[in-house]
Amino acid sequence: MTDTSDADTTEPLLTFDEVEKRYGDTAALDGVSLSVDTGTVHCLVGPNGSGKSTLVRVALGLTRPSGGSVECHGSTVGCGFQTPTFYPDLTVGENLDVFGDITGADPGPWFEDVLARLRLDRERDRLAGDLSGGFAKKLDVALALQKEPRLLVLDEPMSDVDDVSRAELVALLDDYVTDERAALVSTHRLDEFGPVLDHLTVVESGRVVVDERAETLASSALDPDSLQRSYVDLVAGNGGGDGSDDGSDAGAVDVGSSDTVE
Ligand SMILES: Nc1ncnc2c1ncn2[C@@H]1O[C@H](COP(=O)(O)OP(=O)(O)OP(=O)(O)O)[C@@H](O)[C@H]1O
Repeated sequence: MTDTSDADTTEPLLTFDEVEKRYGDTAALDGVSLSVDTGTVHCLVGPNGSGKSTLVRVALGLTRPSGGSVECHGSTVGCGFQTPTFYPDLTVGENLDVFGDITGADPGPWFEDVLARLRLDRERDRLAGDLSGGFAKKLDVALALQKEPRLLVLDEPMSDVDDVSRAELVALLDDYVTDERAALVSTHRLDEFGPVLDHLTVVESGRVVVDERAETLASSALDPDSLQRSYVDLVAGNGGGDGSDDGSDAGAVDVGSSDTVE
């Protein structure tokens, strides 16, 4: 989490400039501009179908935008999607080894601590396909972290995860994001990210309706002291709704030294 006194030393790791993504008549992204800066936990919220997953996929270069530009500034990127993806017929440990080989990750002792904090250290010999939904999600997060990416992109990391582990995930994220790193996290659980939130983007119908750093949130339509409630009120007032998840794939992606999609 950012020390606000360092706010002027941040640099963007990811920028969207007037990004559009159309599926036929549907504008999944409709002129989205934002910047994910170093040292920030950047939360992305919005009702079902508002474009969060599309934004994440475009950010990772998995979906080509219809217009605008996306730049990933010299960052290694780790990502986790709504539906965890790994090899179900391999154990947790084998998955970590295989993904490590694919991405070239060679994590140090810090990663053992990550596994312990996610309580995955005791699951190493378990078949990944036999994991509960919450542990599957946590394995997905671990795989995203394994290469120690500067930019961590997580799509709904809290779904299926129990209360204790959700709190631990938030704490882990807070510890992981340093002045050199950033996290873009799509979530419906704004209340849980509130304590570590540095930047909030709210999307509705593919458009950005709030894009504020935590310290200037009070000037937006949201109440920083009652984030989830005021977010729901905002969205309900605009005719939207909040809800649960659905999803796609997962894993760790190295976007390389610089990735631009235009
Ligand atoms: N591959 C696709 N083909 C057609 N339409 C799509 C496709 N992917 C997304 N959409 C549409 O784009 C819009 C945004 O979808 P997206 O999945 O990005 O929303 P979301 O905010 O992630 O929703 P949720 O919170 O339910 O996961 C929706 O109207 C969706 O139906």
